[in-house]
Amino acid sequence: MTDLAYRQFSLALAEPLETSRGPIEAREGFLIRLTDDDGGEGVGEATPLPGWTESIEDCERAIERAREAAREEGLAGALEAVSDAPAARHGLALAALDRAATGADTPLYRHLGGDGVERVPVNATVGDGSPDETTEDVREAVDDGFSCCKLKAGVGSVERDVRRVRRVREAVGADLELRLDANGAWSRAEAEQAVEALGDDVDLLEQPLSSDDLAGHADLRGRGVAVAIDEGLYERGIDAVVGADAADAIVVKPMAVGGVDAGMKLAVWARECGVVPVVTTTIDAVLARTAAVHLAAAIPTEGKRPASGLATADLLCEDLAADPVELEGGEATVPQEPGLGVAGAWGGRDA
Ligand SMILES: O=C(O)CCC(=O)c1ccccc1C(=O)O
Ligand SMILES: [Mg+2]
Repeated sequence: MTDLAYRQFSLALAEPLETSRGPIEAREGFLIRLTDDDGGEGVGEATPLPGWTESIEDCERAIERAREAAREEGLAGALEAVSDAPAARHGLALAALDRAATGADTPLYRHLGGDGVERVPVNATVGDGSPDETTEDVREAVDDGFSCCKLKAGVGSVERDVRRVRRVREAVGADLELRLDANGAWSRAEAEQAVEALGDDVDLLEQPLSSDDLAGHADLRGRGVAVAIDEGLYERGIDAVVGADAADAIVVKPMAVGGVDAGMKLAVWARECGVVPVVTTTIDAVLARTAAVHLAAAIPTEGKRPASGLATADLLCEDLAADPVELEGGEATVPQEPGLGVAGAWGGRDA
């Protein structure tokens, strides 16, 4: 028999993260624990973010269904019961993977197929603030050792985003890798204006246009700025994105694709199609963040890994357990203990 237990949590952000789809102010989700008859145990996290995943209510209903199914049919039935709820599936699959990797005495990234990776490069995440605020945040990130920053964009006019980027370049120079994430806010004309003005200053543009307009994304490619698809991956699917030639890179959010196992499959498929997978969190608690670090470490690469959006711990002002991942010199350390490598989340805090 497989026993599934879960518990709700809510974590505030230190300050709201401003995006063109509105501010992200808090993250609510569920801790999930799977226990076997023989005492094997694994923990996972389901932290839905409407717009990328199901709602918190649908997530809880899916976890309830999984709990029933686990009792009757074991893990396979439980996974089936959450197949239409990506955050719930993420939490359940992570608990199962943590349990399996711990049982096999191997770290999660090795269990996923990785081999001997100790660090992965990461980007700093900077909200869409004024040019002054943006420059301040980037300067702080550079002082902390980051060599890649992703600026949220598209809250104001394109002119304002151009001013933000110019100010950042003046402050920190040409070496920093800079990405802009408009979360689909721009029209084709605005995106073209941005690419023309910023072609030399921005390395990667994430989801400039709505997911409906994959052809528009294809059109923006090859003008000196790489184009990444984020929301489009969940709203349209990998085959549509690849088929439209819409992306140099795809953003793989394990919480939005239904788990690190699903993320691994997508990443491998993207690479076979010549598209670079970039792993990011959805501003998650420590279990899902650490799982995303394991995924980034497990994805096969030739040459340099792209920076991943995993440096989001500091955006939260509280967490579920101590963070096993250290950020240093723009890299995240990959836990090498068996399983996920997060201790004390279930028995910690508000147990
Ligand atoms: O990629 C990063 O740097 C952090 C993750 C991030 O930006 C994000 C976090 C929550 C929801 C959406 C997004 C996004 O990439 O659009
Ligand atoms: Mg994005």
